[in-house]
Amino acid sequence: MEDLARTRLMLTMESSLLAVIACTLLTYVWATLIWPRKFEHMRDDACPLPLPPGTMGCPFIGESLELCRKGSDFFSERLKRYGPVYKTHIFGKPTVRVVGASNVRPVLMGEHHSVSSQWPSSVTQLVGSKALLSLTGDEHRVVRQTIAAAFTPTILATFVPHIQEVTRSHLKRWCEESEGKGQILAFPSCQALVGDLFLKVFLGSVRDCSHQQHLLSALHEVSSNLFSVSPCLPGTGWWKATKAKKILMDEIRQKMSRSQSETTDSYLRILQDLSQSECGNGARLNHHRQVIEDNIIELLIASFANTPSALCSALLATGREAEVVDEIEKCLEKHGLMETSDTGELASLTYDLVMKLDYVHRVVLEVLRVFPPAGAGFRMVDKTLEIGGFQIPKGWRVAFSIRETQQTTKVFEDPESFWPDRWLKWNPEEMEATQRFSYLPFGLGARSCVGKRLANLVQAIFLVELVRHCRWTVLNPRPNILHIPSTRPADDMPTVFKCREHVSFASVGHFAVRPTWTD
Ligand code: HEM
Repeated sequence: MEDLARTRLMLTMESSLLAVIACTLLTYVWATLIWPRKFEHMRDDACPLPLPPGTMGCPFIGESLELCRKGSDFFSERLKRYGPVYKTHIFGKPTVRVVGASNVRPVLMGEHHSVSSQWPSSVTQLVGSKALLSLTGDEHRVVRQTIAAAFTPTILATFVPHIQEVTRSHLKRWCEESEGKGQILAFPSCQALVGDLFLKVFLGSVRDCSHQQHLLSALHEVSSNLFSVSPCLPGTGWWKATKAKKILMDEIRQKMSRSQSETTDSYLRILQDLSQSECGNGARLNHHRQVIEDNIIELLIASFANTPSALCSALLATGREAEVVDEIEKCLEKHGLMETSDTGELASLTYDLVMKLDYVHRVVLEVLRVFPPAGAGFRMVDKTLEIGGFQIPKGWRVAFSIRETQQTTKVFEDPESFWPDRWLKWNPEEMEATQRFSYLPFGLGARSCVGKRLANLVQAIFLVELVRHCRWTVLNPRPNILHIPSTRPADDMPTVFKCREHVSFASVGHFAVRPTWTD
């Protein structure tokens, strides 16, 4: 009896072992032979070109885990190994990454015929189906014209006092907190400044500071969980993001239902007006209300995604380069902007004055060249593309690289140096076609950043107010830089701020909200 039981046990163990070996073998064959070949079969036979070089990783997950582990090194390693056009499999899709002006150009110019915008479903669900990021084709064109009409110089000029006031209030807090704590973390502080500012610019004034703090935390929560995976189970990133979005949406709806006078100084009101008018293409807009709601949420999220990185990089670059700060100061002196009143107050800015500060704009361009906040953009291939001697089949994803394109181009002499005066030679908008695609912090073409002018204005005013009011020391001026989801210092950049002698923040009325997520 005992022998029989032992024999049975041995047989069961043997068959389990065999099953494990068979499974391992099958997985191995699948991963090394069937999975990579599957993509060879996806080639478009009508195109004679081969697929780009590269590896597709493991079945289903592709190379996503390696990307999560290595961050931006994942891309630089592959660029070195395979050249400027290579394939990989990330986030559920075969993807080709292209680097360099001539390879990026057909992707950016292909919108509406060979490629279309492609964002993860978590993003499109959070911004809503009528937001620019979710729309394609004609509907995208019509809504984009309306949104773009809100960023004309005349409209931007009306926001200069708000941008100045909010910026000053945060610089004041940074100086006070540095004195109390010895230092502050610059990156989350830039996030709080940008969130506070854009909440004000897009939604208008808020009834009290604690409510603004509540909205800022909600905006941070949505942005941090933008790429999380549904389903909406309590506690997951997606659940937190949808709850936080509701807080922002309730605020937008309440504001939309209030009287005109309460929201005059906001993009919410401007979009409401434009969506009714001819010049904003209002007559052709369907679902006006939803267009406004979705696009205000989207503008908030898009501005919060990249602008803090641009401000923090400006702090880092100028913190390293004392001569650049001196040059900014000279430029401000030339325009009478360093003069203080008897009480230490500095003059208010106007749009026209800011536009005259050429050196400041060159610093802004150079910050975005050396530290582009967004590393790449993504598109879905609708018609097989031929790029760099390879084919990218219909149905695949194509990622155009911003960071490596800017880093590897031969257009910029001595690319490693932070040298704002290189921009004396060019205005990016007037660069020749072959050079223009070497500099794309805001993308280019039909999908380029619609908030570019506002972002540039905010960056310029930030630099002006920073240099006029503060002295600052970045404690670790060579931090490790992370690039995903946007460029930021790994240590959040501890920095000490001091108010300049004989300068006063006394008239600042706005209360600067804090980055509660660092507490
Ligand atoms: C320095 C700050 C910013 C940078 C570097 C930046 C960069 C970008 C980039 C690279 C794209 C994608 C282009 C593409 O996929 O081809 C984009 C799109 C977009 N950005 Fe920005 N952005 C910034 C600030 C802003 C601000 C302040 C706003 C809002 C006012 C904004 C609103 C948008 C929107 C709505 C889109 C989608 C456009 C479309 O699909 O038609 N961005 N941005």
